[in-house]
Amino acid sequence: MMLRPALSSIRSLSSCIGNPSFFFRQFFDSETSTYTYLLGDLVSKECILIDPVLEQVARDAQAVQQTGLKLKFALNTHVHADHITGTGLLKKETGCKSVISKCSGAQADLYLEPGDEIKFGQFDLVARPTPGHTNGCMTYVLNSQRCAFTGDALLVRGCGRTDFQEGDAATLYDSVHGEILSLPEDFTLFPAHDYKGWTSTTVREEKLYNPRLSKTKDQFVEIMNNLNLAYPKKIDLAVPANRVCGIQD
Ligand SMILES: N[C@@H](CCC(=O)N[C@@H](CSS)C(=O)NCC(=O)O)C(=O)O
Ligand SMILES: [Fe+2]
Repeated sequence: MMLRPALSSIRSLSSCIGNPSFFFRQFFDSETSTYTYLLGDLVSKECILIDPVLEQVARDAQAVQQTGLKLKFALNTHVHADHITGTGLLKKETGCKSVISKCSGAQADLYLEPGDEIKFGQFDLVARPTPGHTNGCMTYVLNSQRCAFTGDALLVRGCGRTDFQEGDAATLYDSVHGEILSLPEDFTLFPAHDYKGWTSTTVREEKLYNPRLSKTKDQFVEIMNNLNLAYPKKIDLAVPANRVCGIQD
């Protein structure tokens, strides 16, 4: 039987991440197996969303409102191929600003370059470029809470495919080893998707157990070139829409 987190499995790591001012929720969209993350500062009330899904904007906006937070930024880790981002609609509904890497070529209010910081209250995410799944993939590192949001560059016991958009397996291997698995081993890693029931992992676990990335670069390229995955169902709709930050009207 395929294990999937239920829609109701909204996770709070506030207690184990330590700082009582840090608000954290992980949401799951069961149709596309996409994780969206809400991160907030309970003192300043500023919050951000990472990888919102269009069909879940009402859920995300309600969570922001219920917690008394104010949405500052809606970020994407990359131009998604499997779903339309919620950033366009969230901008309209909440007045937040959309954010994506400059290198993605997509439209947004703010463009990130390597090393740029996204601040919400006392917290800041650092953007690390992790191309290979797409050219514009960014991993967002929250050093104070010892965690990172890896988009599709690194999935739990897997990684993003490299057979469309600007995919390149050798580039992805270098990105993940250079920018993610080089983080301290206890860092928690949160992916943009999961298809097997995982919710998060750690640098240490992926170095030990990732069946693709624990191999040599040549072995990794061979594995990635033979995945033979089905094309994402919504790709022809999603990629053009996400290049303009989702739905605008
Ligand atoms: N069946 C889904 C698409 C599944 C898929 O291709 N996922 C991507 C991430 S979304 S771009 C991926 O990289 N998967 C890696 C893997 O090993 O599964 C659909 O039709 O949308
Ligand atoms: Fe993707």
